[in-house]
Amino acid sequence: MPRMSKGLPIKQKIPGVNKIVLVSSAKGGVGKSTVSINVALSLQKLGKKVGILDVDLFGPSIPKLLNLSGEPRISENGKLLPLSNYGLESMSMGYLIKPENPVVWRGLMVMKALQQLLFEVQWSNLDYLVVDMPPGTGDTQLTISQQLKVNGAIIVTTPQDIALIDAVKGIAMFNKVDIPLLGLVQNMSHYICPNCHHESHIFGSKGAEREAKNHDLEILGSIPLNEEICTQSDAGKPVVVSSPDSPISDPYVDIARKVLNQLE
Ligand SMILES: Nc1ncnc2c1ncn2[C@@H]1O[C@H](COP(=O)(O)OP(=O)(O)OP(=O)(O)O)[C@@H](O)[C@H]1O
Repeated sequence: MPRMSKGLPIKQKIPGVNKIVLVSSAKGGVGKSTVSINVALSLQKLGKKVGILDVDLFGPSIPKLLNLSGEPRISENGKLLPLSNYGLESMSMGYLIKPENPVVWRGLMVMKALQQLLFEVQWSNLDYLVVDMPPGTGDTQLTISQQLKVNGAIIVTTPQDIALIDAVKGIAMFNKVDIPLLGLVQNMSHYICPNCHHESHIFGSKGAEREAKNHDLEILGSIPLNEEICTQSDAGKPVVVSSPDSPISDPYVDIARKVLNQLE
């Protein structure tokens, strides 16, 4: 546990990591993990050394998205060694527990596991660590926001009003703990018919733009609802790897470029 100053933990860096970017959503299932992995792979495509840390202790998604499993090896100095695929280093609670064993833990055990994931992983001098946050604004999010020196946070939302109301809660939390907001990503924002190429805004079109404007935030990108994004993710090969030159990867690379513009 880091030292306390005036009752608050001192914000720390993660050993072996230069910059930390959080990917967050206040509501579950909006596509946060899919955005995290594809943006991490895009940062890598743009020449950075990147890792991804999955701190969704109760529903880790990164092992499946990277088609990785098995326990991490332990280094000589007792640290967890990341598992890698597609050139990306990764660490997740999913490697430490068997998928068939649900996590039923007391609060203290959760906090201990979180400390291990945050500070006991031997990353190899990364330019960027993308942190896939759990949905919501609970204990894990608060601990991370208070203990880590975070360079910026991305909020993923869908255009439905209900997700937007939740997104506002996430914005408020990051403002409270002085984490710079890089912007909003609007996921499943529209659907392009594969036959006639007609673009429909199934869930409405103006919500995220309105919220972004109200909170003086940039919209980093709008990602369509697309079958390939879903099937490739399920197959453990995110689109930035499986279809690097297809227009379906472009929004993720654009988001990564905007992140670099803000943080470099
Ligand atoms: N743009 C998209 N088009 C189609 N399917 C998508 C898109 N983005 C995400 N999905 C699919 O939606 C489902 C949920 O995505 P994901 O797991 O990334 O969400 P999440 O917000 O991280 O969820 P959780 O809150 O459970 O962690 C997955 O099956 C994923 O493949």
